[in-house]
Amino acid sequence: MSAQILDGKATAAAIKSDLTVRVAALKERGFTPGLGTVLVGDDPASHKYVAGKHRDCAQVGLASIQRTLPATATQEEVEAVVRELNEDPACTGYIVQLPLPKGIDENRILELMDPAKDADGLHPTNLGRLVLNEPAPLPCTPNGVITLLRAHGVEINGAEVVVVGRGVTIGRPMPLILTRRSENATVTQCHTGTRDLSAHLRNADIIVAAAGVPHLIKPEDVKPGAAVLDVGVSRNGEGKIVGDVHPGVSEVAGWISPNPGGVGPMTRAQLLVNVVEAAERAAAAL
Ligand SMILES: Nc1nc(=O)c2c([nH]1)NC[C@@H]1CN(c3ccc(C(=O)N[C@@H](CCC(=O)O)C(=O)O)cc3)C=[N+]21
Repeated sequence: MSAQILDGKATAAAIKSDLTVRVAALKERGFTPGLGTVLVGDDPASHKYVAGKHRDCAQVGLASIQRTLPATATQEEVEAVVRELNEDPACTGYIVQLPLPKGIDENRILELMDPAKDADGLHPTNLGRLVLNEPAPLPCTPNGVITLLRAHGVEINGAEVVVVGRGVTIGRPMPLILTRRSENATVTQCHTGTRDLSAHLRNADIIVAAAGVPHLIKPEDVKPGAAVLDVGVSRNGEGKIVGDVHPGVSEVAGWISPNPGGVGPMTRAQLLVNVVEAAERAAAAL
């Protein structure tokens, strides 16, 4: 028996078609939301991701604002672009594509963003609001994981979830979302310092693999029927994506997110959701 697919592509398409209607309604009221991106340097993967985000914008009717800086840009130059987008009324929300080149202080850049325009949900104020159970834009990848599970009817309430990884974009915020009363999961967070990862994995109803270690999650470590989300993006010699989940896992798991085609498209869809929601809040305040 092969695992059922957590189809991120299809789920993201459904979210985008809902957003298209909401964006049209905003435009009718004279309000065109816009997503900004700040891209520094020439990492090919980052360029590809950012291009994808602008394609998504065009699809749902959002305006897009692109700011590209060379790898040699200084801290001051990046900060100037952030200040400009904070002030720009056409920019409803924006992201600073991570990672930034060495020598740029990433946290200082994030802190400088207007939290009301934080489309990634990674501003310290918004992460703080998440801790405090206050409404805030949610980090896109963890929120995409939740939406993907819900769209396929995977039970989160009461589930034992193992999150592997402790990065800022997924590993750290994911347990905060999973343990809200609305999700009500029990979470174990594992990382490179975990003594016996297999022991934790074998107990999990849901595994969120976000370590960035190719094929870290092996079939023998997965409980039969578990839902396994592959968030890892490593590249092999040919530039092809290699996930954190070993292909053999699909023979054991009940649900698996393909990679590509799983969590990646959901991340992009949630980014659009954050922008449209920010625009709806701004329009309601008019
Ligand atoms: N400020 C910031 N926000 C981010 O959200 C952010 C970031 N920085 N830095 C890099 C990571 C990575 N990330 C991806 C998003 C979508 C896909 C995606 O759609 N992937 C496609 C395949 C794309 C391909 O083939 O390369 C898929 O999984 O089907 C992948 C990766 C967002 N990130």
